[in-house]
Amino acid sequence: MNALPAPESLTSPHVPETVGPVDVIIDQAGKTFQTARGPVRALDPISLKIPRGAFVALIGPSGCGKSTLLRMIAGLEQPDEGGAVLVRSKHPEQFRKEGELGIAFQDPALLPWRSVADNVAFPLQILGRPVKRHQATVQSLIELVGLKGYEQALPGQLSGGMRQRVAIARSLVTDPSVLLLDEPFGALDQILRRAMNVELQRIWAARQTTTLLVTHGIDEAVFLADTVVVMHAKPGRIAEIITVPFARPRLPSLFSSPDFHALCDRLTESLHGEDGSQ
Ligand SMILES: Nc1ncnc2c1ncn2[C@@H]1O[C@H](COP(=O)(O)OP(=O)(O)OP(=O)(O)O)[C@@H](O)[C@H]1O
Repeated sequence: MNALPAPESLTSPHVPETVGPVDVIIDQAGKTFQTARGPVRALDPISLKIPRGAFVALIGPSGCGKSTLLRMIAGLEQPDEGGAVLVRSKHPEQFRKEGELGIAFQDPALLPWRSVADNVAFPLQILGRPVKRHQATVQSLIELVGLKGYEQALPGQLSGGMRQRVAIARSLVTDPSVLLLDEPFGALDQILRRAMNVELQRIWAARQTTTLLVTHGIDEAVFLADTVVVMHAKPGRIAEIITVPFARPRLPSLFSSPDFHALCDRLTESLHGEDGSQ
């Protein structure tokens, strides 16, 4: 693995200056997939810095490259030549393999034959860490996501929302410093989704984990994030970065406030683009 410069020392004309520690640096990272039907340009080269402890939401139309970007930060895809991604000074793949990265995607992908507790503990096993020594952590995460009493249940005995919560507990079990969430609540109904938004804010506030959330929910993005990155498609690119001004902790009543709706309207406009073509 190549030696890489520390994020703070990586100076690129493309990456905006920020104050304080930085967890993720994306420097001119683009992605073109080579397919049997020819190249597919998923992402134009994009640059972004994510400060430590930030909550950033990525929104954009289907196919604008949100998941591709998240997968590059996870080290599951490599940027094209000329682009770079660094997570806490490290190559993303190295960072993930050290258990520093928590990942929860839309499909909870639980192992059906393992109990809730064993699914939550699974990343520890992958990393070769002694599960017994982390039993208290597993239990406290199960409680954190509201599944106390379901420790020995199998995934098939849980609702969709409960399975999502198991996936979130699992993403936190290694005590990651960076959390990547790709539409983790996409399959949930509105009521459960909002309850999970409040829950996620609580978890984030308690742990101060730098979090990137991909979502199609404008209200979800505004409720949870400090910064919303709006993306456009064809090719995938950053259209605008919007700061969310609401104080924390944000209460569920925020969802019905006029200021909240005004910001959601503003984001909807940004998503659709000036010419309404998105
Ligand atoms: N492994 C791959 N091989 C070829 N093309 C891919 C691959 N992964 C993604 N793409 C293409 O890259 C583009 C961006 O896909 P991506 O999944 O990142 O979008 P997205 O914004 O997350 O979409 P959605 O909101 O629908 O999940 C799409 O055109 C997709 O077809």
